[in-house]
Amino acid sequence: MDQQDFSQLHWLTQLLHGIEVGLVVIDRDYQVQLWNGFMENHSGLSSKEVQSRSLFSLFPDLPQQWLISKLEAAFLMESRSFTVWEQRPWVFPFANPRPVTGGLSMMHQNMTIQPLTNSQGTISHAALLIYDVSVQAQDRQKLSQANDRLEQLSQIDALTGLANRRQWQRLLAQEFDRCRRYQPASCLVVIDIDHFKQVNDTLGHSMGDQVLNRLGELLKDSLRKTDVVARYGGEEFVLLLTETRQEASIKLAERLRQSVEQLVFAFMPSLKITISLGLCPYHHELEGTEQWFELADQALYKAKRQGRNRLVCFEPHNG
Ligand SMILES: Nc1nc2c(ncn2[C@@H]2O[C@H](COP(=O)(O)OP(=O)(O)OP(=O)(O)O)[C@@H](O)[C@H]2O)c(=O)[nH]1
Repeated sequence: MDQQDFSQLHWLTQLLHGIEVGLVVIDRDYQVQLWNGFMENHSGLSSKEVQSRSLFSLFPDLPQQWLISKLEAAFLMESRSFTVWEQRPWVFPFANPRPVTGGLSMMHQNMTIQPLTNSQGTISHAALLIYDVSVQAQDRQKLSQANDRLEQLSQIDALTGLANRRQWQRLLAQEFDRCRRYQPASCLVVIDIDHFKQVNDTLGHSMGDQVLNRLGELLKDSLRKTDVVARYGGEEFVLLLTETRQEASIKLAERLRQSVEQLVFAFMPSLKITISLGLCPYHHELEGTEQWFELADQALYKAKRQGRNRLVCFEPHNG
């Protein structure tokens, strides 16, 4: 080796020790032969300490079976392989060097396995290249959290925090399919505040909003977790009472009507409101969710015509 070659080798060694990528060379027994500065810094183990020791005895937390199968495949196929953090967040259990700004406590890693040949041309070692991708992982996590939040918001009515009409339609379709298949008893109830226009006209729109909000709370608190309550729009609310037969649903709806009648609004104790309700149980003649809703809505309008503050139940067989 001449002086020029020697200098180049010296520089290369320095570069490999200084790069911001982990570099580990192991032999066929998984014993460490090279351990660069990145690995020293993040593991706390010096190159001397790990020299000729098995990776798996140094790091009992390594995913041994998985890593061995990757290494053996690379040895056998004589080709590079690549794994990304989405498959397995990290290989080496290193702390994230930027936990405060990054948010992730562990360093997320991509890894390349590169088989290495000896001077006779046979594969005798493998290099593991470890890339710190915590920043990308964190960005992805934030984006996915923001998407989840948006998805949640797109299903919620901003004023009452109840499911909105879009979400209602999705849940109603689900329940309809379930009823069709398993024939359980479920009832759909449409609720409308009586003379709500007067509330708005006399007290103002923002008081009207508070009334809607309070009614939403009352409905939510009065039902089971498995039931669905949604704001259908304006001053109209809808309920889906799952696994509840007609008689029990009528009792529940009637109780709701009475609770609303007795509802006291902290911001205006003299204010009284009432609701009208239309109820339609699931039955097999129903063609789809639109008809189910339509029949409950027709019952609601009957309740309005009959003088409001009452419940009318649609009877499937005698209209
Ligand atoms: N404050 C408030 N009012 C709303 C909202 N959405 C709809 N409304 C009002 O609800 C009222 C509904 O009035 P109408 O459809 O005439 O019905 P009503 O006065 O309740 O009379 P009946 O239903 O026949 O008993 C209208 O004044 C709408 O402006 C809302 O988000 N906030």
